[in-house]
Amino acid sequence: MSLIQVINPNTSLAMTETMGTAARAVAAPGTEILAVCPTHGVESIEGHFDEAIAAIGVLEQVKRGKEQGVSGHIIACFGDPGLLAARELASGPVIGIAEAAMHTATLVATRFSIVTTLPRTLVIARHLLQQYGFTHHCAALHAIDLPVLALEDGSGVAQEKVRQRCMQAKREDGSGAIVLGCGGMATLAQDLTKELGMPVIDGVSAAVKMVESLVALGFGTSKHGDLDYPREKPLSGAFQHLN
Ligand SMILES: O=C(O)C[C@H]1NC(=O)NC1=O
Repeated sequence: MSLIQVINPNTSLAMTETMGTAARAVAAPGTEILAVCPTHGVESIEGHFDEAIAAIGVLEQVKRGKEQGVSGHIIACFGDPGLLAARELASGPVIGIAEAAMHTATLVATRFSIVTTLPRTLVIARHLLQQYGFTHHCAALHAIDLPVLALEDGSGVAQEKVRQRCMQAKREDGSGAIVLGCGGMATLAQDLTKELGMPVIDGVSAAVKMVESLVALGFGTSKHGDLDYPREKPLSGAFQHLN
């Protein structure tokens, strides 16, 4: 049995549940999913400031997951906040949902589109495309221009806007796949894939299978080089609990 920690970096319990549902839907029989979120921080991540705040919560949850003996960790926010810092802290693999979705898209299509929430977060996706080496694979980026938590308001308006933008991307972008650019969209991918007749990829599900594969191959985060554990030094004040 392997235990995979799905960390929602924002503090929305409803969105954490959404991600847990998506993760459990694809988890192998021997995999248990532990969906968590920080007890303090920001309710949704919609820019650089929110990403910085959320990164601390990610590290706190990675530390707790290690203490609980999880096999691996998923950072379930499309900005992959705190990814490299989390990898220093972790023993097991740490996968961000943006990198998971982007890697998956490049395995099934030569070009992909991204559909996310607010226009102001498109630059974060662009930075990740550059960082991960996928800029030339991404044909277009779209934003539904609704806040992240609109996905949890129960109206279905955000979900329909995601569907419309995916259909537009299929018509206009020349992409072979679509990446859903928000952890809160995780449960939409399967139905959209069926309706559009093309891969619509959710990073939470993709990350679960990647962590399972790495664990099965016996790979944790490399401790040779820059992702070795942080150098020992006392953390003070509000960060003492991270020692
Ligand atoms: O950047 C975004 O729009 C999505 C990102 N924000 C968030 O709270 N969870 C996410 O996946």
